[in-house]
Amino acid sequence: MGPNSDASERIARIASHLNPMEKNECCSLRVGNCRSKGGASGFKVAILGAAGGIGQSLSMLMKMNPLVSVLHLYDVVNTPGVTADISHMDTAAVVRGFLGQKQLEDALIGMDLVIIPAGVPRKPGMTRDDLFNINAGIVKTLCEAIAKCCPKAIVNLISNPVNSTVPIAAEVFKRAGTYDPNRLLGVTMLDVVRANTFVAEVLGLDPREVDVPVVGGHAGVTILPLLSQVKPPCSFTPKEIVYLTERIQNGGTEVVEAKAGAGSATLSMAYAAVKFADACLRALRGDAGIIECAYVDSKVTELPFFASKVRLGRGGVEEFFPLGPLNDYEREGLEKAKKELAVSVEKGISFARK
Ligand SMILES: NC(=O)c1ccc[n+]([C@@H]2O[C@H](COP(=O)([O-])OP(=O)(O)OC[C@H]3O[C@@H](n4cnc5c(N)ncnc54)[C@H](O)[C@@H]3O)[C@@H](O)[C@H]2O)c1
Ligand SMILES: O=C(O)C[C@H](O)C(=O)O
Repeated sequence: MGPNSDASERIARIASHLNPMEKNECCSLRVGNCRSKGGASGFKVAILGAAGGIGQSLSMLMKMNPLVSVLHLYDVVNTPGVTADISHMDTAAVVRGFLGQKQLEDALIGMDLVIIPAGVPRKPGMTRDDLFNINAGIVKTLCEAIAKCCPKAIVNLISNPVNSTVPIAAEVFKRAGTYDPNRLLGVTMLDVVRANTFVAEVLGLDPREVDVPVVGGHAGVTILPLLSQVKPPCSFTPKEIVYLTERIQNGGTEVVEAKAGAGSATLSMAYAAVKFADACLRALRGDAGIIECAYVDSKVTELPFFASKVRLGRGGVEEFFPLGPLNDYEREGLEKAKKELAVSVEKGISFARK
């Protein structure tokens, strides 16, 4: 074979993958089979729900992450277009698209990290728990496939209601015999991102300098910002504490109402999800001292799942930090949060055990 036939083979191979829908392949876009662009030493990441409001921005931002070598985009609709679009970005990660249930397992085999933003979002007037009936089943199905195809992957679960979907995922993994509590993380990073932003506004600081621990869960009163532990150390008036706590707890609803029926937070969520996923990948790489808040299987309180600061490492969660000293306002908030969380956790567990 001369150089010309090598070149035409290469061109034919690439061209044959440009429009798989026309060729009735409608599925596994083989764009990823073209030459690796240099990210061979990174991690393999799958996004389930990649064509959605969060999924698209998240996919784009993960394609920009130098720690990612392979990016699998899975959804039940529209992945061919999203994949073709994102695959033109001149960053190292190789992108492959997967469409529909039949391709779910192919999307998951060999993944190091699976991020799940699949499911329906809220409309005005709904609570996150109102999404349970649809999203519980979606999360269950996706986690069954994860247990089968990449049981050692770190899972970042975004789909609401997170307070219940994480317990569902845990039950699915337990039933499959693959449960590693340290590798299942409910993403509450958006609460921290919001808290940092709103606190920085009040203090007149750059939000990047602010660190607010947010514990509990991811819905209403279960979102508990610990304003007494803000870094840099600072103090608030009682009025500021009530304003900030309520704004952080209602941040999601603020966006849902502003979008007026067109969904919930997608852009800030994609930002938060990437911030969290990047922390998980740096921890997987072996970087030290990575501490984030996440909703996890936990012994920090008497509840089986709770969001708090955790240290991430190669095995996922490697250390749980205690809540630290709370003031009266926070102690009262914690009791309210635990009461509601207990119900949401139980709801998830009993759904999965049915
Ligand atoms: N954890 C958080 O902080 C947080 C923040 C924002 C939104 N959310 C939640 O994330 C979820 C997604 O929000 P969105 O705005 O991206 O919604 P969206 O409707 O824009 O996108 C959801 C995507 O999931 C896909 N999907 C549905 N069923 C699927 C299945 N079985 N397998 C794979 N994909 C499937 C849809 O096709 C769609 O593309 C919602 O449940 C929302 O409440 C969580
Ligand atoms: O509020 C929602 O329904 C979406 C998400 O949980 C959020 O906090 O923005």
